Amino acid sequence: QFAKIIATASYTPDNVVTNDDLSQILDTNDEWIYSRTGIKERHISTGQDTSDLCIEVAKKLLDESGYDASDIDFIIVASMTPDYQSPSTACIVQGAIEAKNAWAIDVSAACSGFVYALTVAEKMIGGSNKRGMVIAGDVMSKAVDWSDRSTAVLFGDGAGGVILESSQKQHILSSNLYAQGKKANCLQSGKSPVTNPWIKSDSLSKENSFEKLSMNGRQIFSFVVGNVSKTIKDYSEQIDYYLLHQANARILDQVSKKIGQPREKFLQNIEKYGNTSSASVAILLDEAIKNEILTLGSGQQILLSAFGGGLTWGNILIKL
Ligand SMILES: O=C(O)C1CCN(c2ccc(-c3cc(CO)ccc3Cl)cn2)CC1
Repeated sequence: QFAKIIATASYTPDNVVTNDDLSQILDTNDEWIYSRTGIKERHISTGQDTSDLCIEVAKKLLDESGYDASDIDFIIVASMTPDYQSPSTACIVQGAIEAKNAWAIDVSAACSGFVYALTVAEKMIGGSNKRGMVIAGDVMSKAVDWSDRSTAVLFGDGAGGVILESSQKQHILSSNLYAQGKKANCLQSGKSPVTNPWIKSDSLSKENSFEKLSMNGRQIFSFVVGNVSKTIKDYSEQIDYYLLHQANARILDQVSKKIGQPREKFLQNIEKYGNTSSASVAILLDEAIKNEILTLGSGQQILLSAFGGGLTWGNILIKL
């Protein structure tokens, strides 16, 4: 049983924050941010949580596909900023759109979330699972430390997703997922403290604080250029477009050079959204479809490649 993408959608909060806006609240400036990351602006929630962004995407997917919520057999949400540890954000979405026949689960793979979730979803298609929603969403603005200029300027809020449907023809030609847990401390966010009556807590304030995002950018950067390039090089002769996680424009420069592929094959929208973590590849895919660079059913071959906290990374080769 194969699977194919039959609809794509994305959603970002209306509130746009430019680099100049950030220079009003942080010791930073447009020149530094743009030259080092390629980011010009990002969308920042004014109160919407991750489930709200994902619900907007889910509603768009139903509109675009013409399916009713009751036609959806499962919902997988990828996020590193879920509304709760429980219930899953996928369950909140399931309830909101009344997808009464869908089971629901969250996937936690940081910026690799959409690629991980799409791979899991493809394996679930078959039998009674004919149609699934795969939505990646992150409200990174609630995770970042807004006093840390080295990370606060990098991230944005957003969500994107697809409907995956069982198909007689093969469209997802290969997918590979990877992890390197030894480098778990390169990107951390949201540690929940262990507290109970049997633990004598010395500093109460530390105990209950929700750990804000911390990132060892240099380590991740070199990890990505090395490992990601190595794992996508083998596909190169058959790819029309590369859709890489939008973490940093310099990454696209370096990976394209390392694998000897034209830079213009590497789609980019980081200038508008910043790093939306799990959502970035999903938003990039939807925008490429909506502006007709990519067309469902065209036979175009694309490589989705995402990398980030975990450390995790993953690649999916898709024939549209
Ligand atoms: O040039 C500078 O000083 C700084 C150097 C550090 N930078 C970084 C470093 C790492 C990332 C990053 C993050 C993730 C997580 O989504 C995944 C993959 C990457 Cl490569 C993004 N930016 C910004 C410019």
